[in-house]
Amino acid sequence: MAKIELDNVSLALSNSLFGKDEYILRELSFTLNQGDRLALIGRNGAGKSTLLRLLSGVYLPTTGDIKVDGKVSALFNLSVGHRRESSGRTNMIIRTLMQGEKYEEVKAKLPEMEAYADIGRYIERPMETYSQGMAMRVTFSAATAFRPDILLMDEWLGVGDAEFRAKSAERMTEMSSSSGILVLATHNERLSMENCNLGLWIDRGRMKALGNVEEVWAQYKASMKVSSEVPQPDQMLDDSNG
Ligand SMILES: Nc1ncnc2c1ncn2[C@@H]1O[C@H](COP(=O)(O)OP(=O)(O)OP(=O)(O)O)[C@@H](O)[C@H]1O
Repeated sequence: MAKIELDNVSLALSNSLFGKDEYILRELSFTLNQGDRLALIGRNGAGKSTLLRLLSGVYLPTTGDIKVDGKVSALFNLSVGHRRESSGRTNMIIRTLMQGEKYEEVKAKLPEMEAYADIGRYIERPMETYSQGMAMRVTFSAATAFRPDILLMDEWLGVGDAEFRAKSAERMTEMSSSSGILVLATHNERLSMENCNLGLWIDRGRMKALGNVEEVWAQYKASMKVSSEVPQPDQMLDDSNG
């Protein structure tokens, strides 16, 4: 059974501009159980992607405890780890092994992954000879070939040309509904309502609200309305002039 538990987790990263550590996430505590589908909501720079990276194991918490039970698939930064000089096929094998799949299972799945990418004999050529779309087909096929217990996504993925986009959209929907836990960082309200039941609003690295996805969106949007109603400097000048 998939489970994610965060107990008072904070994360500091070094800020190269000022040469010191800065807290990006602060005092996060929540639990996600099998069946939970969480949308991460918040302004640019709030900490959504950083939280996804923490959940995927890229970062360790500076303080607090994090427990992630289940096989995790992170569908972001898909091109990281490419070996450009190696073939598409070799890259498919490397990616799936890095995701923690067993070699025998990867080998058995390879024909299906290649058929899905559908780039013909290019699959045997080095990835540095691929167009961007071809590279995405290969990476997407490998990244979504196995079903994880926990699926982490930074915005919904739409990749490739019109034909592949339709095919990949279908797979994304199937993947998100079959995974035990989904965590999706998104600015798209409709998409998060369609795919998630819970919402977590993050504001400057802190939890602002956690609960029903519709309610959390409503709270977040109301806060934006309030901040846009604060008088702007030129308005204040006009008022004081009279
Ligand atoms: N590797 C890093 N080192 C230092 N600071 C970082 C690093 N990655 C992100 N940050 C900072 O952390 C903060 C949160 O960034 P993050 O990418 O998590 O925000 P976000 O909520 O995903 O934003 P967006 O909606 O724009 O994608 C930002 O201020 C960013 O500059």
